Amino acid sequence: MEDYLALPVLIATILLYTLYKRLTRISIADIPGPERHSFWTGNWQQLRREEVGTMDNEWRDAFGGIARIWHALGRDALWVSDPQAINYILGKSGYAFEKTPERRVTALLLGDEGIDGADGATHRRQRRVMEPAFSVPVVKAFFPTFMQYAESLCLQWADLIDGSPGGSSAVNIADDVNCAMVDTVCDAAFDYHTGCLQNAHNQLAKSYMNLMSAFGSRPSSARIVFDYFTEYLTPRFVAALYRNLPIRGFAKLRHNRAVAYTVAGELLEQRLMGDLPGTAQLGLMDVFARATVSPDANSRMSRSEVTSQMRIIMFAGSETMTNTLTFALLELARHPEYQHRLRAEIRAAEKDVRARGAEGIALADVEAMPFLQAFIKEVIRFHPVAPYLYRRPMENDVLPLSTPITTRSGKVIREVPIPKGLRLVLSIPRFNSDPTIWGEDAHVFNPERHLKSERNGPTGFGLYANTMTFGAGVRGCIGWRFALYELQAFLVSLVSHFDFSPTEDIARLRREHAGSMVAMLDGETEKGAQLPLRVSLAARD
Ligand code: HEM
Repeated sequence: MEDYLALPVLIATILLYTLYKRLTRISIADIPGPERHSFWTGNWQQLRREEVGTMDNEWRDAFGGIARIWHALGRDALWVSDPQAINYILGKSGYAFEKTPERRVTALLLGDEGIDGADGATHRRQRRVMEPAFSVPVVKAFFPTFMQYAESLCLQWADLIDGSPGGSSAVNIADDVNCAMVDTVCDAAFDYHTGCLQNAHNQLAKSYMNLMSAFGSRPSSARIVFDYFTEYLTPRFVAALYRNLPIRGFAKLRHNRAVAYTVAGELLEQRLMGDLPGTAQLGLMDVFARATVSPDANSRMSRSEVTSQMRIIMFAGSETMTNTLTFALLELARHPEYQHRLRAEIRAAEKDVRARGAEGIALADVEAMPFLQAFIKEVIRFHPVAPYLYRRPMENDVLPLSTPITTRSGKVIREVPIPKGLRLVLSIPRFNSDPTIWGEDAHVFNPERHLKSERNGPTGFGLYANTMTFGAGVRGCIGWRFALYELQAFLVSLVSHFDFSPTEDIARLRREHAGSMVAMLDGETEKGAQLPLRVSLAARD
């Protein structure tokens, strides 16, 4: 071929190939969905700015369990709440659906080489190494530590109340709960004492306070548009760029990264200097230390992988727990009837503990409290603090639906073909309140539903209580049991000591989507998490 023809032929080939891909690409244009809100930010801004659940309810009522929505710059995406479809994506497809590039940026920002951002074989290896440290016996053994920090929080609030008129005090419980959760995860997982509750100004603890609200809340339109290009610029490049931006939220993230790696590195070195134990019931630091020196490539982790895991666990174990416990206390304040019932159950257990001469409430006691268990299940269902999970199929795929939908062209379909790379937004609040699973009162907070023996609909979804709050499948939450035991300990201690009631400000409470779901006050979202409750001493027998 003549040289001068080479360029036009190349361009024509690229154009033809692009046209071919476009024409043969599976289209979701026939799936009903909302109008595009703006060309620049699609429906993304709505989803991020409205209170969690608002758009989900609107779209579910208008379009059913799936809807075609718009990402930035005219790119389409699928919003999914249909139970079978979500179960297929998270629970049944192994690694066939990867995290979206934008979601991977968040994972890199919070944990570099850690498990949250790892994929495929790397994820499988990391998960295999870490899983033994989250097994039932290991996590059960943390219960006394959970109780100890719950009691520290109680002492803190008892001091506050002691000095206040009328025997009660309005407390922004979100801040203190955040401190307690950082303290607890650092001690239980890494034997590291931050002393946050005692106001020790520990740099590590301070760096985790309100971290997600600082950089994940209310992204600007420019950021949503910029996120669009992550796919082309690569998540690593975008994460590095964000990390260095002179913006308050990202500066906090940078500080957190520096402090967390310093502490994690020191803890790992200390652990490596001691004797490494055998294989019986290893704690997380033992597992990590052994992994760095393992001769077997399948069970080895580099030091930077290990310190990344430590950082992501400190984050995941404090951010999600802070928000979940905060919403649990909100529901107790809103429903005095549930609070009294829970306290009555706790008093009965305390009486039993005294009668048998035991030192305090043990795990077996809390496991035998039916209303406590039902209340926790309802909090987990009603307040999924990781409200949206973002995925995309690595190949063309077909989503099964529990409930058929009617397409724009009038066809009734039970399966939705989706193209490789399509962005999927999985709506956990809407999954958790699907009437086909939970009945017509799914939108009401009601722990009683978990005490009934009969079920409204299909069961067996997710890791816990038929919900998707902890995700499912190969990437489901590794810390879900840790979370539940910790919640049990804190709820029992706090409700035993205190009575919670709403303050006037609760009328302004919003469930804000800051990456995780955070309690904030309307008009004061720049202050981060807030839950002002009135706290007084609970009556004793
Ligand atoms: C109520 C509390 C919690 C909730 C609702 C929660 C929720 C979740 C969800 C939904 C995922 C999957 C994210 C995705 O697929 O995109 C996840 C992953 C993870 N969670 Fe949790 N979590 C909680 C507590 C914890 C705790 C206490 C820890 C550790 C101590 C923890 C550590 C992790 C880690 C390391 C991952 C990544 C797992 C992987 O990619 O294989 N979480 N969590």
